[in-house]
Amino acid sequence: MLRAKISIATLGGTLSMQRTTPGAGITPALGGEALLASIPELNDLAELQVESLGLLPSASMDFEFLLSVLSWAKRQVAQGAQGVVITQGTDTLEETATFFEYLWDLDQPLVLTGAMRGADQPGADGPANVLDACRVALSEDSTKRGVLVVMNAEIHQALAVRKTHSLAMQAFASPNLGPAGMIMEHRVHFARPASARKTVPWPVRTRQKVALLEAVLAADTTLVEQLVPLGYEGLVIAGFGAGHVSEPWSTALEAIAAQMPVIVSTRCGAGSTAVATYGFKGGEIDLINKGLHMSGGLCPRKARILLWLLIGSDSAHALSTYL
Ligand SMILES: NC(=O)C[C@H](N)C(=O)O
Repeated sequence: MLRAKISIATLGGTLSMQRTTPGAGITPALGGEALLASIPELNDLAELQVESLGLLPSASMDFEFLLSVLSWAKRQVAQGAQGVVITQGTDTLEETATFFEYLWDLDQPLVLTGAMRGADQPGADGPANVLDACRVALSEDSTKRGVLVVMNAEIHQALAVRKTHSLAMQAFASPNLGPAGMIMEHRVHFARPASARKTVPWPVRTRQKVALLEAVLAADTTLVEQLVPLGYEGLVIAGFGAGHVSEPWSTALEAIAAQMPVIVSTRCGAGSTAVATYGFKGGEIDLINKGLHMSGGLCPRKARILLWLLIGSDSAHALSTYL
């Protein structure tokens, strides 16, 4: 009988980290082959193709690197993989999941996972997460769901998932939607059907700069005013509450919005921006009237990824169709 094929790429992160010098901190050390050797159960699941594409703490990955990883993943599917699994650090997992989600135009699942404990720590969660991610990548029910994040036996949708704890094992949540499913007794269970997705064209340039600034109490407007001279082409504001800023920021942002797309999101960890509730200067109605875009449920970091991709593919004019 033909065995299902899955391809796994390792990029680094805590999942690949261990202490190489006594007394020092853990650093990325384990490549794909070493990781697989620690999970013999994987060989019972499928025929595996494994590649080490990086050994990076996830904070140091850049968009060009992610594009090369995604090209690799697409080649795997073209060569017959039923699904693709990527392991990486968890610190930026919510951002890479978003980046991949907007560019993944295939029906096969692309599943991301990581670990909260280093590979040489007691109770390391990396092997179990990789095994679960492979189960999700192999499940028929995972098709047409785009990019999924599997951590701690939960499955999350790329645009909903966030890292909500710095060190706990239960570090990932989807505050607005809840998990899309779970892995229980080795089986994949989805809690809801696949929903419609909207991809972005592949970027034709990668040097564009998109800023993300958080609204904070009594902040001056100096940084906001410097964005145009510094060559930024887009701006995301992590706004107060339902997507609000102060009066001085409202005035400064009106001038910026005449020159580049500006998205206002919420700095709260959950919820979405409002569109028709608050009437004060700096509230969402004022900002919308000044040409700013409200992000809806997209968190500030994900909104920045979207804007970067749209600007890079000369599609920023279509921004409102994605929010
Ligand atoms: N848990 C982790 O993977 C965190 C790690 N600092 C990273 O590379 O993102």
